[in-house]
Amino acid sequence: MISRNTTTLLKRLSPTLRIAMPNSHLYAHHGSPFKRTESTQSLISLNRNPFKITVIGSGNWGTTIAKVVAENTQHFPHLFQKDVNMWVFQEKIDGENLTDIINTKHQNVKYLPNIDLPENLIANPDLLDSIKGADILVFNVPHQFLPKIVESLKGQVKPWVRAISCLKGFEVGKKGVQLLSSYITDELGIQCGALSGANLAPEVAKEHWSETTVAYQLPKDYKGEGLDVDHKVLKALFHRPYFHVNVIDDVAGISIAGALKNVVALGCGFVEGLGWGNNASAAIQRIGLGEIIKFGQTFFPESRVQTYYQESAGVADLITTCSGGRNVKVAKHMAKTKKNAFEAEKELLNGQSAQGIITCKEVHEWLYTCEMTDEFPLFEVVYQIVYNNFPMEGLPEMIEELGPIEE
Ligand SMILES: NC(=O)c1ccc[n+]([C@@H]2O[C@H](COP(=O)([O-])OP(=O)(O)OC[C@H]3O[C@@H](n4cnc5c(N)ncnc54)[C@H](O)[C@@H]3O)[C@@H](O)[C@H]2O)c1
Ligand SMILES: O=P(O)(O)OC[C@H](O)CO
Repeated sequence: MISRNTTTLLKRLSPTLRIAMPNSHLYAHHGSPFKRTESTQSLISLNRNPFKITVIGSGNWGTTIAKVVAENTQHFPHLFQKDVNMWVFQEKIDGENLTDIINTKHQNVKYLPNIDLPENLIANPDLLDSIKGADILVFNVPHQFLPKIVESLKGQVKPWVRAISCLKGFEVGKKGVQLLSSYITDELGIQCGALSGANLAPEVAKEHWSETTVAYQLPKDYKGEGLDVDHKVLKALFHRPYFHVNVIDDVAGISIAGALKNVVALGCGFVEGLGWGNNASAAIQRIGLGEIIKFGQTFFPESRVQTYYQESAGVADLITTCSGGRNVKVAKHMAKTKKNAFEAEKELLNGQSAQGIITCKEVHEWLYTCEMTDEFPLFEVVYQIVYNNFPMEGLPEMIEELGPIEE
């Protein structure tokens, strides 16, 4: 039996689906067949000037998210100022500034080639100039570069500015292991949420459907609906017909999942590169998921276990990363060529970053400090392979030896 609602939906969608399904970008702008919830965007009315957005970062994901945001600022002029600044770490491409290429050709030819960017996305090489007047900062750089960026921004950001971190990683330092959103909050004194999900940038950039999770907690100085950033505003900012956003509160859960899946992906790449096949990869993902949840429960008890399986950030991100992400590619290359992680990253990624390489070290250092490396055998063996030439073939024994995950 098909309900009346389903029949109506099928009637409405069938012409679109028949014509457009093989090439999703064709229907992406004509209403979404994948809508989960009613749109709330048009219901929001602001009692203030539209929000001004700056994206800090212009790599593979940085540029993709900037594209998403710039499309939405065009779409919701009552909510957002149309022009979106994107801070670019300047470099020359065949003698020309990357920013000039982006602003004239409207493509990021190095980090997101062959993808047209909206003309209201403005590349800016000057970090402080790029954030002038911004109400919302979207951080999106490989996380090893964040401390320097944050250092340059210190004292330059007004306390009412809000931020979202799209980074996947941790900050390990004097304060122990920190979420990057908390690090941004602590260093800059601004409220910061996170965006994380099963999101391989090249697929999102081509407007192939995917889901993501945004997590944000209202700050103590929240000014109220229509005056400040909240879940509805964030949904309007990031949701696209091809990029479905669910907004929740669990910043820790989505951030932990996003950071640690990169370490698990290296493990998958090793066993795949050794030619061990799908069963071995599935085993790594199973063990990895257990360690991710245990890490969250141990060090960030405020994170919710449900987030890992209910949200795109979690199991779904683990699956997509372990299927086609950069970390898995780098690790496979290491297994096949016997190159080290940094050589493999350089050879394969043309300036992009496989964040698992740094994250596994940070996680090891933290677990070592806590005398808990044995309790996270997969994370530990990945670290030992990357940094101490531990033989990949010994991975199953090492996991076994260090012991099963406690309940
Ligand atoms: N690419 C993806 O598919 C994807 C998807 C989801 C999340 N992420 C996460 O998003 C974050 C950003 O990743 P990305 O893919 O945009 O970056 P990337 O891996 O493409 O890295 C390249 C970027 O790093 C910049 N860079 C190089 N040296 C720098 C320096 N010294 N200082 C500042 N910037 C410098 C380059 O200019 C370029 O913008 C990472 O945490 C990543 O894990 C990536
Ligand atoms: O290509 P990776 O391995 O950095 O993964 C990209 C995204 O995080 C997948 O969601």
